[in-house]
Amino acid sequence: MASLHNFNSASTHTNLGIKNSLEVEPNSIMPRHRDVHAVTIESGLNNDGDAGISLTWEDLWVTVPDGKGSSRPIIQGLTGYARPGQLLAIMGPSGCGKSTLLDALAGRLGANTRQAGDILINGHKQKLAYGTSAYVTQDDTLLTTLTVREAVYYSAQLQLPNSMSKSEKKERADMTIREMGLQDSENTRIGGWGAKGLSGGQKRRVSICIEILTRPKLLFLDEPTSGLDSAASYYVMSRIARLDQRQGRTIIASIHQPSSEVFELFHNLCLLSSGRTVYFGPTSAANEFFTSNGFPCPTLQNPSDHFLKTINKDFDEDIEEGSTGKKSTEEVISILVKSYKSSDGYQQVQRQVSEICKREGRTLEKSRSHASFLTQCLVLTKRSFVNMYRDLGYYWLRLAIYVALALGLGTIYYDIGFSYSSIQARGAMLAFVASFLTFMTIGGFPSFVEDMKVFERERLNGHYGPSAFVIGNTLSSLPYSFLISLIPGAIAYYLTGLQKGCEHFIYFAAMLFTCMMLVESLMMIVASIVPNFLMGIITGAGIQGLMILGGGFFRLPNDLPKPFWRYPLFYIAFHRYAYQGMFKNEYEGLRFASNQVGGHETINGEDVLRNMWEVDMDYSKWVDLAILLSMVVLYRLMFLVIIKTVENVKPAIRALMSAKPKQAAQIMMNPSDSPIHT
Ligand SMILES: Nc1ncnc2c1ncn2[C@@H]1O[C@H](COP(=O)(O)OP(=O)(O)OP(=O)(O)O)[C@@H](O)[C@H]1O
Repeated sequence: MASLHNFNSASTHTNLGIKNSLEVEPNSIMPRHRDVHAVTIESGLNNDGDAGISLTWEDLWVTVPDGKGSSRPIIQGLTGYARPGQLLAIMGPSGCGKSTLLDALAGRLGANTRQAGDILINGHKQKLAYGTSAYVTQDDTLLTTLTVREAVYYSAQLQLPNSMSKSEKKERADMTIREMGLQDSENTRIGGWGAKGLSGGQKRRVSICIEILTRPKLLFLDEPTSGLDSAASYYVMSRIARLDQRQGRTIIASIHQPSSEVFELFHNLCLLSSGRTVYFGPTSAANEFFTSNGFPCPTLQNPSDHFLKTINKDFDEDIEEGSTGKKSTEEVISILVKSYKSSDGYQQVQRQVSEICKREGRTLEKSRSHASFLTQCLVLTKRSFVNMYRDLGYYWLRLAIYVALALGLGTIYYDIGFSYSSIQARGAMLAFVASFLTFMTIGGFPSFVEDMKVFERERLNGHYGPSAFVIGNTLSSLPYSFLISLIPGAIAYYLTGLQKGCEHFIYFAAMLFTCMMLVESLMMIVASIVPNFLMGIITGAGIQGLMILGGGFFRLPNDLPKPFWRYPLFYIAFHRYAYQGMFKNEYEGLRFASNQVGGHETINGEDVLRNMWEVDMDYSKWVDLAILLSMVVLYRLMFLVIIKTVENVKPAIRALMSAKPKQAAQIMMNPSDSPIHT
């Protein structure tokens, strides 16, 4: 019955444009799918030239270090293909290597992994990361402050070409939102930490929406239906399946628990266990494969459930095999893996792979995104501005704390006057502003890290480049930094009674503003190097701590130890220029009472600067400000360079490391020796 059911589903695929004539040979462990290749070309979806992307992988291995000096294989010699107009399902128990296979195919393996074997796009070796394909990963990295509609709209404007009008882009976004069944929640904020918004399944659908907006030629989906109920899973998958049928897209999706309806949407199935292929071929023939090996799907059971139950050894239970008794799951897997390797189906897959490679076609274009750079900068600025406005932790909380600190400073140094003791007090007050108030800019780092995660996802999927991100982030942050330096700055400045005159206050606020921008730029660099926000905050705080110490206030410039502190730190630390600029702004032109008892002498502000604070008086305070502004530009350029270097160096390192692991051949001879099995 079960096999009949599946042969019927083969005919469903025929209706979709893929004739899949299958016949079971008496002695074959697998049904033979005759001339699938020829027929799919007939279907018109697979002109490897213009129509789409064929992806093949041959003898693909992925290993990771096992911490004992050798490596552990996660993917073991997989061979397979994905063709235009077809939906390939990767299935298997949790931890069997589905995500790793998708990552390998999409060129996104982690830094500690090694890859061996060929992955070809239309017969060409080609790097896939950065804009050549779309990948919906398992975790939904979204801007939590945006509504569904906003998230999809902004994404449409970023990705869709300028040749499309604004209304066409909106229409595409609306249509995609409806396709994913999100129309009722389109005005709900996505939500995240601290603010509940969408459910997990709805977030999943937003992630899919964003990636299918441009109808990419090659789409990877890692568990697109996780968090969805069975009806929603079916609708989501059928909409995705429609993409591949209509437009000859190549779609590869890992999936956990497809209902029988969802399962039938897939054309091919890659069933994995511990990184090995248990079955690769038409979904419609999988049941027959299990039956012919003595593991028939019980009547009324969903075939995909049966497959997964049969090969899941995490909760090892003996499995009933036909009439011959019980076998351990490990034995069952071994039988299936061997049976697949010696089957006609495996030969067919190999033939298909070499056919596709021989035919060759176009390579994948580097970037699918055609919105102009200017449009991207404008959209990113707007999106980032809205995000900063709605995220309390980005600037608003900081503004409140700054106001409190400014009131603190204003009351502690209230009406500072021009006495001898005010010389020291002024210096301390200004140093506090230039070091601690700017240091606190670090408070926005967690929010920036969230932005970075979204940027990384969008960058990998080719929505826009790092330059547009830096420009968008810089422009959107300007008004907030301006506000934060102006309001608390004014409170502290006027309560303390620092030097009168508009120019002096403007310089003070401009210095505070520039230092904040500088710390933000520094933290951008930290974020591009350090993997998580806790480590980032510690690193950023450490760097700033050193700069404050070496800035020439806590230890005067001439007293700084020469190695490291004076050369080079004193010249690199932005605090030096901040202290000196602020001091010049305040002391120049003022006179202070002398400490001589009964004397009427006064001390000149310039003398205080020269002799007390050891300030370099050879250049004006505006030069200090200009140096800091150039540092802001330099730091942001450094961030760009780091991002671009990492993008270029990573694939080179990966290629270097992609030598076939030594133990691969040995494990291939005897899979049970694989550490995965121990
Ligand atoms: N970079 C890595 N370093 C070390 N181990 C890794 C790495 N990537 C994957 N693994 C291991 O490889 C195995 C397969 O992981 P993978 O995420 O591919 O499984 P999966 O089939 O997608 O699982 P799930 O369905 O639960 O998401 C796991 O045991 C995982 O711990």
